[in-house]
Amino acid sequence: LCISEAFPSCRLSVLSEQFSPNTTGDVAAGMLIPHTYPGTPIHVQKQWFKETFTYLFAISNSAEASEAGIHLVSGWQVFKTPPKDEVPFWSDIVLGFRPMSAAELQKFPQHRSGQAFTTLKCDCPPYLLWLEKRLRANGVQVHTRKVADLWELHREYDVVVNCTGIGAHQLGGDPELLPVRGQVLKVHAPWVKHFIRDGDGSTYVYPGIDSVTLGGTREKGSWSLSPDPGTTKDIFDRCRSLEPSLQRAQDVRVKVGLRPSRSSVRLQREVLSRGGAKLLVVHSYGHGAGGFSVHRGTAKEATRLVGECIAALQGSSSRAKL
Ligand SMILES: Cc1cc2nc3c(=O)[nH]c(=O)nc-3n(C[C@H](O)[C@H](O)[C@H](O)COP(=O)(O)OP(=O)(O)OC[C@H]3O[C@@H](n4cnc5c(N)ncnc54)[C@H](O)[C@@H]3O)c2cc1C
Ligand SMILES: O=C([O-])CC(=O)C(=O)O
Repeated sequence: LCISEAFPSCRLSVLSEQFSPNTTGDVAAGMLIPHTYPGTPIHVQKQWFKETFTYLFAISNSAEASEAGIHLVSGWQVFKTPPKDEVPFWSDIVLGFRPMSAAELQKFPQHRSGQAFTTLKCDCPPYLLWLEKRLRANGVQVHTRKVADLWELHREYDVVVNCTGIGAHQLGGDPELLPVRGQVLKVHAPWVKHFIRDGDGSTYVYPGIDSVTLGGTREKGSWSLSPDPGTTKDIFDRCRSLEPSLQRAQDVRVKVGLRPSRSSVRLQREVLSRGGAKLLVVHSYGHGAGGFSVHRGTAKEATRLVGECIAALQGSSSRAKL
């Protein structure tokens, strides 16, 4: 979408093996709470988060908010052991960040400290559908297609943006990219209005517009997309210990997704060449556990790299297919 906005005269197509509701993004809670990428400078991560927050805050404050599934949500991140970084790098981007009061902490007898703040949440299937609708409105072609090798696209396109999530493991042969399996439950509990996240990242309760996401698990290296019934019970028990009223939750649906994990998001240009022919590629994958939190910021960087590719093509003698 960002590319179609920046380069309206380019012919753009989205090729994807799966669309909503069958992507990793559809499993996610879609909370804007950044995860740290150890291989990326903090000021860059902060910029990505800030751009994303600003973009979604404007949507949440418009008539589009309910169709786009974007809303503000307030709550708490609680700690059994106080974190090293009491004031995280994103504290001045979310709204009203402050230490929890003693009265608030009474709700969490097993926790010693906490942070209260208001952030944004993307309700994932509606948000992905809203983005797709805007893509189509910008004249972008959308096709269901599995790409076996990026090179197969070289006759049809000048520039390929590889944003295939965990699919990039096979497509780009990137050994640094690993799945981190996550199982969550989506339940009906409309009385839950505040988010709760255990600061160690193990357990969370994230209320959305139509359902509450309960999590979670982080299983490094697991490729299994099958729900595990023992894990479902464990997640439910852990979430109930944070929010006892979940005992009455109904309509439990189990979802599993593979976080595309890497030490840093791969945002990089690459030129593939075979027998004198060339294909310009922009990689944008490896968003791990925090893809929603930084998606607009990393999309803007990918768009800048596409702009460099277009400039290179315009400077070369090859006949562009733009
Ligand atoms: C349980 C769980 C909870 C999460 N919660 C949050 C959260 O609260 N906040 C947050 O910020 N992030 C969260 N995330 C992380 C977030 O979901 C990911 O970072 C994000 O979905 C990555 O987006 P993506 O578009 O790169 O990959 P995906 O969502 O996996 O999309 C990749 C697309 O590429 C397509 N594709 C792949 N290979 C090919 C191929 N060879 N040919 C054609 N198409 C292909 C796929 O079909 C898919 O459509 C969570 C993830 C999980 C699993
Ligand atoms: O950790 C969280 O708060 C939710 C999340 O992003 C994940 O499970 O990947």
